[in-house]
Amino acid sequence: MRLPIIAANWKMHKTVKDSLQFAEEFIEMLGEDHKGIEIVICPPFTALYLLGKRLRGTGIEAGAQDVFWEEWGAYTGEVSPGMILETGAKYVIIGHSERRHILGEGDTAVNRKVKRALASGLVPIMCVGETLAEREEGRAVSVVRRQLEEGLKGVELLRPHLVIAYEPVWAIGTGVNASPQDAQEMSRLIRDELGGLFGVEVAQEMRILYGGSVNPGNIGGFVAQPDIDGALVGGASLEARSLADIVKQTEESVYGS
Ligand SMILES: O=C(CO)COP(=O)(O)O
Repeated sequence: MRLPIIAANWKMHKTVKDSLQFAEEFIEMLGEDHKGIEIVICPPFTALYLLGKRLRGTGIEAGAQDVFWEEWGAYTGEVSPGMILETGAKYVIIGHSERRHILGEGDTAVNRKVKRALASGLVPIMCVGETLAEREEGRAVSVVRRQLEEGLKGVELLRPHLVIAYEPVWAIGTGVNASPQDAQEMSRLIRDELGGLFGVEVAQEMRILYGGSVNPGNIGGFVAQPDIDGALVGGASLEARSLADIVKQTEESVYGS
């Protein structure tokens, strides 16, 4: 069975102080009993080191929101895989739609980042997803397929050390989530595609997350789907209570209450 993941993407929210305060509240609310769910918190880079340090030993992982594809050099503003690993972070989000659409990151950059992250021992959470226009033009499937094929070109994977997040752009931060059925349909297609790239056995073990207006009220419907193994949560991960409730609802939906 695939271990579900609830990953918090804080985007450009929370100072170091806010992040540490969140950690105190969240750890207390969660208690010891969350062994059946992997929890990952991805704060801004400035908070990654101290938050990662605070989370050590709690079973909660830290992750970065982006990474560069070189280890050292004249790349002003960029952060390398080794620098991220040094903070104790295990995961890195790559190719989030905000980076693709606001910062112009393309499939080639995503591919370089995924390869370098994997080679360094970070676990990429690679994001894919169509815009509203692409969906309305009936191109959702072909767009997601292209993002997977281009983003994973030349990637060799013998073990399932890669997570895919399906985040339809129209569902991000809008309060309009995809239906669990539609998200399942796309996740199934993603798993089939991964099977073609890495073999069915590896694809069966890979985690596929849904992202886009996830909250404590709708998470249960997503993780009940056979090919959805958790969520990448934006807005609803900013309050400790709300993230703890999402974890609890995931446990109940996956393991029964
Ligand atoms: O982009 C997202 C997570 O990466 C989703 O954001 P929201 O949960 O705020 O819609």
